[in-house]
Amino acid sequence: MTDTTHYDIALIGSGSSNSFPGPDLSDRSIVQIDRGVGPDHVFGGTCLNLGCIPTKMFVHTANLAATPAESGRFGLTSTLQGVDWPAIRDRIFGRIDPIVHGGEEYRRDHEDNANLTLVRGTATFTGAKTLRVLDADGGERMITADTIVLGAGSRPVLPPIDGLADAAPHTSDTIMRIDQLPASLAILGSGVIAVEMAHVFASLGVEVTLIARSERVLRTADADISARLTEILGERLHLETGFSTTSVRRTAAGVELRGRRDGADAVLEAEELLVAVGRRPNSDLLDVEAAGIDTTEDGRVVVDEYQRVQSGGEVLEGIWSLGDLSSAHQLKHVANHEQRIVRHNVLHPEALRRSDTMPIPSGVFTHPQVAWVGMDEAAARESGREVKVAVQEYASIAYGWAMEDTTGFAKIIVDAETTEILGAHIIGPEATTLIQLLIQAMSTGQTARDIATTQYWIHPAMPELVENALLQLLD
Ligand SMILES: Cc1cc2nc3c(=O)[nH]c(=O)nc-3n(C[C@H](O)[C@H](O)[C@H](O)COP(=O)(O)OP(=O)(O)OC[C@H]3O[C@@H](n4cnc5c(N)ncnc54)[C@H](O)[C@@H]3O)c2cc1C
Ligand SMILES: NC(=O)c1ccc[n+]([C@@H]2O[C@H](COP(=O)([O-])OP(=O)(O)OC[C@H]3O[C@@H](n4cnc5c(N)ncnc54)[C@H](O)[C@@H]3O)[C@@H](O)[C@H]2O)c1
Repeated sequence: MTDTTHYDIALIGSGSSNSFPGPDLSDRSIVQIDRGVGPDHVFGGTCLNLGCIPTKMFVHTANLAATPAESGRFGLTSTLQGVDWPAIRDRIFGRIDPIVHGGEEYRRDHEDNANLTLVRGTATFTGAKTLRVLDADGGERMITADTIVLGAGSRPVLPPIDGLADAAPHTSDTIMRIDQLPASLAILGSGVIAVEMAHVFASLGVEVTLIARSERVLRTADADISARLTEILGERLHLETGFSTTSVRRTAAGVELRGRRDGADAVLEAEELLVAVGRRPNSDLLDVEAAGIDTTEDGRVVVDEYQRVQSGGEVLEGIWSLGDLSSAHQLKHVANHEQRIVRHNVLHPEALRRSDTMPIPSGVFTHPQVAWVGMDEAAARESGREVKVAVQEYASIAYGWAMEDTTGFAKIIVDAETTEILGAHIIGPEATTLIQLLIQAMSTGQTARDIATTQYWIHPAMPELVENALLQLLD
């Protein structure tokens, strides 16, 4: 019979939940169970190894690579003379991998973690407070705990397309570590990962074909922003809209995708294929059903506003969840915030905090960048409130002239009477930074009236884009 060990706290995952242990929990026994992410099952979670951090390091490199092609309009002649893919890749992972190894060693060996046992393996529930852990060598142990914190994240999905799995496509788990750049890359999907990766690989000289089922890319964004990005990417890449893929196969030359477009059969070919059609929560790996944990149709663990896991619509005492496993927003800043909320609530059950008190922003690091917070225009109009909408082009602010920008804009939506900011959407240079002004205003309850004229806005800096949009709303 397998021995059972009891702990005060069982912590699942080493992504966002890795910030959970700390000095104020040093009197509790903690077991941290982690199966690892990606093909090598590495410690440290998605963001650090396979997500936000490496992608943005590639995006910055891609931005530099794309600059010479854009310099002609400034009267400059420059060309991109070479792309050393192994050097780019190794610089990025040469920074990340040692941090990952150091992080794992710290948890395993450092005296700060004397009360913590790190177990590398996959945990599955066998009851509400009981976990079976299988390690990579087939070893098994049973663990019980008074408190269980679930941070098991999500993983890429392969849609059920004939031949797709056998064609061994890349996902975001593998594409960043390839040995050499392919001459051409087809990207199935047109959401966040697809448009970011399309920018990276196109900038590095790969012929990119982006395959969208609908007529627009990044459809979670405001319709005007998504339409503008579709237009821009359409000029930069092979953009296949309205293409529904029916089968995929490996050929001597690479990969062939067959599908339907405008009611007719169509074929697309590329040397490599990246699939980016969404990520599913890892609730199945945890077998949360065995604990009676409620899940949504798409596999998310159901939590209440305090991040308490639900069973039959009621709180399942002592079980908490955070991040991609339970959030409708698969974003690192959301996972981090929820981790802080869970931590506080475990430490202070008498003074629970809610996790749902702030608007959730998104930033997409394609080219041009896209960012938004709050309602899009359609949702704001459907909400029944009387709204006012301002659109400000970068081309009409001084710094926009300096950048010769002709495509970017900000759209801000307010309540017509109070000027409460209901939503803000930006496409253009530094959109992910500029949106922060509006995130702050919305989160602290400042209206357009409160911020438009009650502070200096540095001239001629980029935030004048936001200032001028706000001023339109005061008329
Ligand atoms: C390519 C890409 C780019 C991204 N870029 C951004 C970005 O720019 N900005 C942003 O906000 N977000 C971005 N994200 C999303 C972000 O990475 C995730 O929202 C975030 O990492 C989720 O954190 P988490 O802690 O919930 O999950 P993870 O970090 O995935 O952690 C889950 C952990 O659980 C472990 N685990 C899973 N199942 C089990 C089990 N049964 N037993 C034991 N351990 C288990 C895993 O090994 C892992 O350690 C990106 C994602 C991807 C894929
Ligand atoms: N900058 C960021 O914050 C960032 C960057 C990357 C990833 N992420 C997170 O990771 C999550 C996953 O990213 P993602 O891009 O995989 O998902 P996504 O939800 O952003 O986009 C998935 C896309 O795939 C399409 N799709 C679904 N099934 C398809 C099929 N069978 N054929 C063709 N297209 C299909 C959808 O219509 C959608 O356009 C995102 O939701 C996001 O939260 C965030």
